[in-house]
Amino acid sequence: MTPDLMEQGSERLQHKKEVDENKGSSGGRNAGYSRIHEPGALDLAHGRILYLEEVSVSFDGFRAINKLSLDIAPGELRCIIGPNGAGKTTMMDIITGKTRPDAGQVFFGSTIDLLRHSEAEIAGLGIGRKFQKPTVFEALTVFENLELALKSPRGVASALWHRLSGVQRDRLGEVLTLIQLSDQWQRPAGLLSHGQKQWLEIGMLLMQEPKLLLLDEPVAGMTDQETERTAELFLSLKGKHSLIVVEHDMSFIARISEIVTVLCEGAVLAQGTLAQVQADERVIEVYLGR
Ligand SMILES: Nc1ncnc2c1ncn2[C@@H]1O[C@H](COP(=O)(O)OP(=O)(O)OP(=O)(O)O)[C@@H](O)[C@H]1O
Repeated sequence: MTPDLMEQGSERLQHKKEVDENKGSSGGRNAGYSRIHEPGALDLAHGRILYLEEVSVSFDGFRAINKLSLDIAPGELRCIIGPNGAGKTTMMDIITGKTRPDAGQVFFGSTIDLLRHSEAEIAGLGIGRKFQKPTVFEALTVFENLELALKSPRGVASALWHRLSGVQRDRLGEVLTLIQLSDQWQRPAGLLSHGQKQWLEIGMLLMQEPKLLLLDEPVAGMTDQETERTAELFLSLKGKHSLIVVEHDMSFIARISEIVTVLCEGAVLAQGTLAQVQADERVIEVYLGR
């Protein structure tokens, strides 16, 4: 876990301690209300940034997600693999509010019930999603793309470097460095390579300082060198952000993974290190042995 998330966690623990102390002196009801007064706060005290419990969804009678349970720790980089149709995209659709499950629970931290929020609200809560195809504004420069992604609403006329606040300028510079596009900031995005466009889109998500990032097949179509750079990027994001990466590229998974979850028929088939899941007969049968 990174200092950022650890700090949040320790703040929450301190808060919990205060609440518990209150409980002792003035009764549990006040303590309970103090949580209700913080509807948007991300409570990491239980060591989970995201959890899905027994989630199911059917499309026309076909169960795409079947009692799926999953826990993601703060700062974790989780890889999700599985055969086509396993439900990986549908799982991400559920987390981001695009698809509503028929049953189950989806919580962000311990207290934010994502099923009570719209897709836009979930993005605003700090869950960013990157779809497989890059969707950057090709006619705009790298800089303008990142600037557009800033949280605060800004008029088109004020889209100049010097008008950005110091904090925003620092963040933009930091993100440009992270995505290795510092020397490309004036280039129209349309002239970037496929890999660079993917990094720019990840950079646009990072401008919004997401707590959790969902990345769908981020290295599909990349060269080996771009794939390696993407691995370095994800490893550098880990800890500061939590990441869920869906990928079929096993060498990429080998490079970045700690825990790998194998989805099959809408549920977790196996979970562990890559070596552990690769040795699992069931995983070999449905996925790796293809
Ligand atoms: N809106 C929908 N309506 C009907 N069926 C759907 C819908 N969305 C997904 N499905 C079905 O649900 C199953 C899971 O699909 P999903 O796209 O989540 O799998 P996936 O693991 O992401 O596959 P891939 O690796 O090919 O992207 C598939 O059989 C798919 O056809």
